[in-house]
Amino acid sequence: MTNPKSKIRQARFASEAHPSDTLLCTTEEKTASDGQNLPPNPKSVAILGAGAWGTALANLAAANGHRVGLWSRRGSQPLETILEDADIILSAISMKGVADVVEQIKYAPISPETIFVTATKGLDPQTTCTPSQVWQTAFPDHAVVVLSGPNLSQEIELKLPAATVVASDVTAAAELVQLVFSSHRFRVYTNPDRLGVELGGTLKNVIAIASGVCDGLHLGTNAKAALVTRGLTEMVRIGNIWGAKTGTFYGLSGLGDLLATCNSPLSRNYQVGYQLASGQTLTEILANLSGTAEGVNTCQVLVQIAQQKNIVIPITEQVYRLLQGEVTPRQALDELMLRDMKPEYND
Ligand SMILES: NC(=O)C1=CN([C@@H]2O[C@H](COP(=O)(O)OP(=O)(O)OC[C@H]3O[C@@H](n4cnc5c(N)ncnc54)[C@H](OP(=O)(O)O)[C@@H]3O)[C@@H](O)[C@H]2O)C=CC1
Ligand SMILES: O=C(CO)COP(=O)(O)O
Repeated sequence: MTNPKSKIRQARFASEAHPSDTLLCTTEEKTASDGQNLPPNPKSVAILGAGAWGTALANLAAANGHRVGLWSRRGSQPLETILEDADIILSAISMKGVADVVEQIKYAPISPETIFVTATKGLDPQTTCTPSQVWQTAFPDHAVVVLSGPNLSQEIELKLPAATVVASDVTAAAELVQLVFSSHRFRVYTNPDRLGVELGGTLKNVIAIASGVCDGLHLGTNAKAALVTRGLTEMVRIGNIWGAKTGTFYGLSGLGDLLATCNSPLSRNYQVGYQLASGQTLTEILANLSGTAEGVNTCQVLVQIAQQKNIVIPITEQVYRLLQGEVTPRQALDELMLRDMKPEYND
């Protein structure tokens, strides 16, 4: 039975065009299959980056009845058109493009009320800044929210249930973003530790590469459990130096995302590790990878930071050496297993 009150107008992305060419495109009267009523105050959401994650997030907001514009540098919609009157500007640009895009919109007329949301999981190789730091530096007077969690986009596109975190020191901004994306199939939590949430999603990518190696070498469940647990210890260690809260790493954006990406062949980072273990070179793997594996660059940045700050991150270091072709997967494993004996916790 169709309840007229439960109808929403949903933006539908036409399959024949580039996804970003469908800004506020064909709308259709549709039963609220997601259980959401048309929001009393629909928001205008500009999503930058029409890759896997940007498209999935655009679909989530559109399914909740919000006005969604999806921008890609390859689409025909000018950036300024997408940004016009946006209540929320969400970036799902891969790390290598964030600085470029920020530069393009730095001087655009954007309302002081507009909230920036970043969903990128990477680190800037030049400055070692997180994406939210890059956005906040360019837009110091705006609220910046991080969206991060165990969110494999392909599962979300299949409408499987998932949860995520939106983090900001501006509580009202995080709550608004929570409202825009929440549905019965996408549960959104708020968190005040923006940096911790962002680093959880970013640092786990390196451990996901290591997990792919572990599975590719068929090392078993005990080894995988040890790797992921010690990986989390490394993430906490790096996060603490940065100023993130320890507890955040035990939440959805840390442990949660580790569990997802370290166990799923859908994860591009995991795929990189798995294929390295089966003897392919990094160049071959990246040439055939669909989408972005941020862990490759993040690993380089982390090794640089670890050297500067004298942080011990053995798993990350071995992943780095493996990516550089300095060790084989088996040698990396031996290096980790034969490290000096020590107590489990010494920091
Ligand atoms: N896919 C997933 O499951 C999830 C991904 N993420 C994170 O989201 C980010 C994007 O991932 P994903 O969507 O999968 O990656 P994709 O490779 O599918 O998409 C990356 C997007 O960034 C755009 N981009 C890259 N460089 C530039 C640039 N210089 N100027 C403008 N646009 C640029 C790409 O544009 P173009 O197509 O024109 O190259 C594309 O739209 C990553 O940081 C990832 O870690 C987070 C959670 C889940
Ligand atoms: O971050 C992700 C899921 O939360 C996506 O992981 P990959 O980038 O490894 O595919």
